[in-house]
Amino acid sequence: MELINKYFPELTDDQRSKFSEMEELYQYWNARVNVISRQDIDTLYERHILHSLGIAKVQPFKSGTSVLDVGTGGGFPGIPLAIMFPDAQFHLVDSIGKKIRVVQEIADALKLTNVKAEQIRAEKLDDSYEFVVSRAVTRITPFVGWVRKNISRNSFHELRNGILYLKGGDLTEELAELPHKKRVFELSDYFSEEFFETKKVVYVPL
Ligand SMILES: C[S@@+](CC[C@H](N)C(=O)[O-])C[C@H]1O[C@@H](n2cnc3c(N)ncnc32)[C@H](O)[C@@H]1O
Repeated sequence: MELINKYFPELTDDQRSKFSEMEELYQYWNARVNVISRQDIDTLYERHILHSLGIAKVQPFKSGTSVLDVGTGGGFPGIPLAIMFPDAQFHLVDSIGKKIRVVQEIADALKLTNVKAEQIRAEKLDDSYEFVVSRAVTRITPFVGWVRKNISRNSFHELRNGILYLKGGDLTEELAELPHKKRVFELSDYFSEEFFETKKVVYVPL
């Protein structure tokens, strides 16, 4: 939790208490349904919550923004972003029902009224969103193919509407095969912990 305070010192008491409640909730739910790797539960704040909030550093979401999180698993990056931006609306989807049930339990326990969790495959979604966020679902090129149809054009942010995908490691090959415009944000520009040395947000505008 100190890490969240370090990089986001201006949180409200309500946001702070929601972030601190996450640890117990994930310990409880992850013991029943494996939504994050068991060894990672000890590094929840760094590897899951702060990592998800890398997107908040790249593009803070304004009030009224609609955001789709595809392949949310146990709620990453969607849940931390929904706490960070209570006036934006988040649709968290995953193809696996039991993961979505955990996400819904966690969102309810945290009283996140801006979160809707749904079991559905990304390819079947037909709503529109300003931004699509994601982490660890598939290679970026097929991902863009799944969700381009779901990005609206009414841009009112600094970045044009598009995809914000959390990725790690060497992306040279993956980015070379991607036939769209893209920009890569290094999370080490925002967070100094070693974990973030290779972590990036790949932004693909509509
Ligand atoms: C490795 S997990 C990552 C979960 C989460 N984003 C995270 O970073 O902790 C990938 C998730 O994507 C989901 N997924 C894969 N393909 C999908 C699709 N086409 N539509 C919706 N969800 C999908 C899987 O069910 C799985 O929960």
